[in-house]
Formats: sequence, C-alpha cells, structure tokens
Amino acid sequence: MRAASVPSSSPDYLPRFCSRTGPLRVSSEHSCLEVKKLRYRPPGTQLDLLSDVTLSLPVKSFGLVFGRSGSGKTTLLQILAGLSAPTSGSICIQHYGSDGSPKLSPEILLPERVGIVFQFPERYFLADTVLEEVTFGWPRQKADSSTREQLASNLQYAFSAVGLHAISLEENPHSLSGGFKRRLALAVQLVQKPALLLLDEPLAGLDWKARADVVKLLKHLKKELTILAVSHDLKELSALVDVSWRMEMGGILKEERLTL
Ligand SMILES: Nc1ncnc2c1ncn2[C@@H]1O[C@H](COP(=O)(O)OP(=O)(O)OP(=O)(O)O)[C@@H](O)[C@H]1O
Repeated sequence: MRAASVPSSSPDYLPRFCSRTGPLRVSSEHSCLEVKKLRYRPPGTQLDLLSDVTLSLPVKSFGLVFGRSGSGKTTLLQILAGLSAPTSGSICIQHYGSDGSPKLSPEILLPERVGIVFQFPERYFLADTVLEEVTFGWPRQKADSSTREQLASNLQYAFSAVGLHAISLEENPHSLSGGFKRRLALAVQLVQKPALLLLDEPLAGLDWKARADVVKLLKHLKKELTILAVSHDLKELSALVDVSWRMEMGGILKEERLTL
C-alpha cells in the first residue's frame, strides 16, 4: 500500500519513489526489487555500458526506463534477465517491515524468476500452434501428476491474465493479429510465474488499437506483477508508470519524473 506524500525530512531508510503525483513512500510491510551499483563492461572491452546503476521498484508496480538510443536500456534488461553477467553489483528482492526497516537478508533474484519480452517478440515464435508456443520446453512424458497439475494451473493463469481465451489453442501463432501476438508473447513468460517481468518497447510495431489494448492489459497485469519496461512511448505508458528513470549515455541511471 502506498501512503500519501511525505515531508523531505522522512527518515532515509523509508523507500521512496517518484510518481506522477509526487514523492511517495511505502508505509506498510512491502517488498522491492533492488538493483545496487550494477556495472557492466563487456568482456574484452574497456567500455562500461552500465555505470553503477541503482534502482528500487516496489513489487506489483510499473517502472519505466527511458532515454536516448544507445544509452544502455536494453543492456540493463539483458543483465536483469540473466542473459549476461554483471561485472559487479547486485539484483535482489528486499522485504521491509511496517517500520520501514529491512526484514531478513535480501533475496537474490535468480534469472529463472525473471521473464523478458523482447522488442517484436513475435519474430521469435517457434511453434505451429498457440499451445505448443506457450508450453515449449515443458516435460512431455516424464512429468509426475503434481508437476502436470502445476503446469496446467500455470497455463490457465497465463491465458486468463492476458485474455487469450477467445483464441483456439490449435491456432498458428503467426496468423494472430498484432495485438494477440503480443498477448501470446506475454503468456509465454507469465506461464513461468515470474517475480519480475521485463518489457523491451512493449508497444513497438503495433497499430493504435493494439497499442491501446496492450496498455489496458499491462494496467491489469501490474496489479499482480512487478514490471520494468524500457520504452520511448512515454505518453501512452504514462498512466501506468509508478517510478521512472532516465538512462543517460554511458549507462548512468537517474530517477526522473515523466514530464509530458
Ligand atoms: N557487447 C557489446 N560490446 C560493445 N558495445 C556494445 C555491446 N552491446 C551493446 N553495445 C553498445 O552499447 C550501447 C548501448 O546499447 P543498448 O542496446 O543497451 O542501448 P539502448 O538504450 O537500448 O538503445 P535503443 O533505444 O536504440 O534500443 C550501444 O552503443 C551499443 O552499440
């Protein structure tokens, strides 16, 4: 739960975040995705693509990273998704008590708990049917009954979360409309029940109707999920954004309120 705006004299240990309505703090028991001093220098280079990136995103909220092309936004998502190892720094979930102090040690966020939807995800569809696309890589014969039940329940959750019920499971993913392809790409990640969902330009390449549908869907999803998106579509996503950061050239991240 988020409390109203607090005076600047509030203790530093209370996590604050920037929103469209001004500085807010989280006042009851809560958890945050916390990225601390993340630095990334690709092996064999002398160039830091990310420089001491630090951010805090309350769970079940929507964070947005924006900034110029080439500033390092996609690199940040790739590191958070575990696709490349950071040179230094940490990525954790920290739980806080109602007094604002950390409870227990931070929980390291493992890559298997992070879902990522790349830009133009439909280009990476592999299967001939919607069902195969969502269940790609699942155990076929050897799963025991409790695993099968869990997988079925995850499938139900993912389809219901993205509103894919109207689509036949036998449909070819490539024959879906642009908006439904994007829903399918989200379902492929949601079926893994991620603790963090990363989105790279979630509206890119969609027509106005599909863009509005995806915004509506993300608004619904953020009630249950922690979402961090990278986008240039600030105006359309602004209604969803709880915290925003500008990525500057050299991979320097600064919290900054959206001004539209
Ligand atoms: N492995 C690498 N080695 C060296 N430079 C790299 C490597 N990967 C990316 N870069 C460079 O790092 C910079 C940041 O790239 P990145 O794709 O993260 O930027 P971006 O902010 O997402 O850009 P865009 O908005 O155009 O997608 C770019 O200049 C890119 O060319």
